Amino acid sequence: MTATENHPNKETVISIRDVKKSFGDYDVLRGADLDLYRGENLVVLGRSGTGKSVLIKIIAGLLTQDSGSVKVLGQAVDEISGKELIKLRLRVGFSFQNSALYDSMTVRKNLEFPLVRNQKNLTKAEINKATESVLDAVGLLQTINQMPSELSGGQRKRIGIARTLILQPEIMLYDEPTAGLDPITCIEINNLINEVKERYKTSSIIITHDLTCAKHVGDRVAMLLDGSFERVGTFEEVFDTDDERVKPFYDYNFID
Ligand SMILES: Nc1ncnc2c1ncn2[C@@H]1O[C@H](COP(=O)(O)OP(=O)(O)OP(=O)(O)O)[C@@H](O)[C@H]1O
Repeated sequence: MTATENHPNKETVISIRDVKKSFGDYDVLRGADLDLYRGENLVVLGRSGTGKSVLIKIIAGLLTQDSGSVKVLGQAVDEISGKELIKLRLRVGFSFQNSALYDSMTVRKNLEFPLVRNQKNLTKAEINKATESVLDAVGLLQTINQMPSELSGGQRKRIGIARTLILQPEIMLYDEPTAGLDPITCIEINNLINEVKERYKTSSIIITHDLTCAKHVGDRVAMLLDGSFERVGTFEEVFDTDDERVKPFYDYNFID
């Protein structure tokens, strides 16, 4: 059960090798290795402050590692810049924890915004079609003319995911998609993450503390422990251990 086992039939879309990242004296990532395969949902677990967000920011090119390599869709993220990095970022959708919607814009305008900014030659009809299609995919077509303040937390999450999907990314990075939601809304978001994978054929990394989410959406689970991915495999494989750094996660979520 390693982070980078060879799977001859699987295409690697993100490859992380021996990545190190420190802030001052704090060594956050200490030689992290991980692969994301095409078409899979990979859940990343780990205690608060272990570097999960740092890792996805490095993948998205928002932070740079101190050493090691990060390849996304075959490109070394820290070796490209300018237009190439912008192009690559369009192929990687980043669904932020707080949904990051523009409060002064309707749902329609929120969705149109990334599309119009990144694809200059679209007609009004094409923009409308893309907006309506992605809203339909997240089950919220009826909210198209509403303001974000009129939506529930779960609906805002869905719109945030729709806004990321509208650019049709090949890879989705979800940062704590179910944080702060009630259990039933969590289940709906988990179902949506699985539906997105089927409908848009995305490959995804999902950062979460929610083990029900991990179990429901994760084809594989990777646990970040002391700066590296020591446990990677199916949900059952990862938690089949007496490791005291791992067991409490499971016990807290499933045993009262
Ligand atoms: N830009 C930065 N400058 C300095 N320190 C940072 C920076 N970004 C992250 N850190 C530190 O790196 C560590 C890892 O942070 P990170 O946000 O990746 O944790 P996390 O695993 O995502 O935690 P959580 O589950 O609570 O979201 C933390 O100690 C944080 O303070």
